[in-house]
Amino acid sequence: LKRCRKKGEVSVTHLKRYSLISRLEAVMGEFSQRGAGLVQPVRSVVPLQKHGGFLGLMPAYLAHEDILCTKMVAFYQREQGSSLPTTQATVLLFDPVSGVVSAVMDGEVITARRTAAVSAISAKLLMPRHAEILCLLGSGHQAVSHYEVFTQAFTFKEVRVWSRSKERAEEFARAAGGPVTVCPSVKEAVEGADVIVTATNASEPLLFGKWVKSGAHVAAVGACRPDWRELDDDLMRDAVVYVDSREGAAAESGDVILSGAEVFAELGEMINGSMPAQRDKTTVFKSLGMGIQDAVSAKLVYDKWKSQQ
Ligand SMILES: NC(=O)c1ccc[n+]([C@@H]2O[C@H](COP(=O)([O-])OP(=O)(O)OC[C@H]3O[C@@H](n4cnc5c(N)ncnc54)[C@H](O)[C@@H]3O)[C@@H](O)[C@H]2O)c1
Ligand SMILES: O=C(O)[C@@H]1CCCCN1
Repeated sequence: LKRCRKKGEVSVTHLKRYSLISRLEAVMGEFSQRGAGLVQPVRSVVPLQKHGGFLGLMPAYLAHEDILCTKMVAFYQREQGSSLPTTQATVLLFDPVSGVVSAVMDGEVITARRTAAVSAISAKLLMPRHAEILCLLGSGHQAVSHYEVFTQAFTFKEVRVWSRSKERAEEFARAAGGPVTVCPSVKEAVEGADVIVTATNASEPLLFGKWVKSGAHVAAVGACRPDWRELDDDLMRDAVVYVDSREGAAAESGDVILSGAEVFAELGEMINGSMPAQRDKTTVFKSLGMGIQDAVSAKLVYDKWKSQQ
């Protein structure tokens, strides 16, 4: 077993953003073609009722690159102020010939980076052409990775953050690599924003369609259970809705299921040209996370690490 060294040490240095974004773009496009070369069942989720948590199992096999991987991820609703992490992931990479585990990797950085990179692909295709204002709702791991990836991939005139904890939002702004405006309310944070990332553990809507500028793009990464929401019905029904996986959204997205919104297309269908990017409309990319994203990310890390041994 090749054990990943200090948490995050290997992944951060090895997930160079451009190779990661291009690999993810390719695999999402391939996924939406539903060819035989890619096997990814919908995530299995084991509810841990009495602990307010879930264990997700995310296997994937990419035949062309011969990548066999599974991520195990424990995720929880935590009380405000809890010091426990809400998401803890471990990634296993296998030798597909022998079935032997090639590497056991900490999944924290892989999860943070690949999620933000996929959101950046949706923004590249769907945000207004002259987007100026980025708004982050949430100040946790996903908000940080989205800030890092989005400010590296795009140029915004203004970046705003809102968190239910003002202190955490201020801490986020202090630690960010550039100027970030801390907003006291979601309404003020999203007003006039061109790109809105919702990265919270909310289970009830916190982003309302009436506040969202026409033509804006919303990358919604939270609310990954069928009864969790971040977005209200108006936004889900008025926007053009894209998802990472139709099956995943139908099984897990409370924003899609409870609003009854129509899913217009998968991100991968836009990437491979089978569905249009309706950039001039208000758009939502509902992201739930996919094992194939972890697989290509883990393989990038492993190959880079191996080349340095
Ligand atoms: N789409 C994906 O691929 C993907 C990947 C990883 C995590 N996630 C999801 O993204 C969300 C954020 O993950 P994270 O790792 O950043 O978590 P985190 O715990 O690091 O941050 C969560 C943020 O949400 C805020 N929050 C918590 N409860 C809230 C509420 N009721 N209302 C408003 N804000 C609230 C917290 O204050 C914090 O700022 C989680 O729901 C997680 O399951 C999605
Ligand atoms: O795809 C992921 O990594 C996350 C795990 C937590 C629940 C939402 N999806």
